[in-house]
Amino acid sequence: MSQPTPSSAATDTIDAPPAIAVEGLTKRYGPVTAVGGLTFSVPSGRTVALLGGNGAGKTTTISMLLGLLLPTEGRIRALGFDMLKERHRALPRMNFSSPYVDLPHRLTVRQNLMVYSHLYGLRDPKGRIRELAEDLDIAHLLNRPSGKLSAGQKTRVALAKALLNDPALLLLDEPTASLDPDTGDWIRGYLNAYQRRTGATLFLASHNMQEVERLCDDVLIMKGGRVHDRGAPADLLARYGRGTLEDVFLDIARDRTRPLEGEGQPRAERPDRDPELPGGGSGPESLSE
Ligand SMILES: Nc1ncnc2c1ncn2[C@@H]1O[C@H](COP(=O)(O)OP(=O)(O)OP(=O)(O)O)[C@@H](O)[C@H]1O
Repeated sequence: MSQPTPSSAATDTIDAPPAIAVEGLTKRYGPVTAVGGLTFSVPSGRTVALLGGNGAGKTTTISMLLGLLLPTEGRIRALGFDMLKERHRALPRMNFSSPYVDLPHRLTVRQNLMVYSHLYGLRDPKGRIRELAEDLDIAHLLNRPSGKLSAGQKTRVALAKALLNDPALLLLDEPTASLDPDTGDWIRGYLNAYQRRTGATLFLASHNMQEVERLCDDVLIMKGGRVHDRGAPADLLARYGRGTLEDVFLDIARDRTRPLEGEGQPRAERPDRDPELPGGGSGPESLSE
């Protein structure tokens, strides 16, 4: 497997609109509020994680960002385009990978990648597939039916599919789920190099805290369908007085209100730190443009 070569050519994102801008995003299923009034933005060229326990609303949020689910309320702009009115302008420059979404089982890996190449209107589908197959070490899988792959192989094929169109905005759901530690580490390196080479924005839902610490500039933590906290990994560690993001995550998941260093007051009791209030979070600037 070969890593993409870093280049500074595509990293000038200063004038670009936010890659994602979400305002009051809500999804209700009858009495269940899966996502309740999310507001955040992700500057272009950043790698941002969406964390949260099971049922926090991550998949629902990503599905709405992709236009697969219609929000009950709220607005989404992706790459500067309104996802309700101008989805067709954003989607060709976006892509998505999830180990939980299967490609059609009977088609071979090559056939599946060809179908997606045509959907994205690639000029040289065979060349692009060859390149990605070599990069992601899936050349030996190209003629196999997609339904007969191991979980780790499916994850690599899904990533190849997600990179076919060189997306400017790549949404990833658990990008290294089911991968052995060596391959998982390699994929993280690959994604990092891809981001630096192309200046793309990566937005990933993950339960792997080490992955998030290694890859992400910013972290958005969801709980109960809302943004509970946000900030750069180092800022979150400092704020919660913890050594790992996993411990921060557990504090939030288990409603532990740790005293802030030198302030002697539990975080949850400090009204000036309420992340739900506009400008009240301790690090929303890091996610806003
Ligand atoms: N189609 C649906 N109908 C009713 N409730 C739903 C539906 N889809 C999701 N939900 C509910 O919305 C909430 C958020 O679900 P979601 O799948 O977005 O969570 P998640 O953060 O991705 O969880 P996980 O980490 O377990 O994948 C959950 O309570 C879930 O049961």
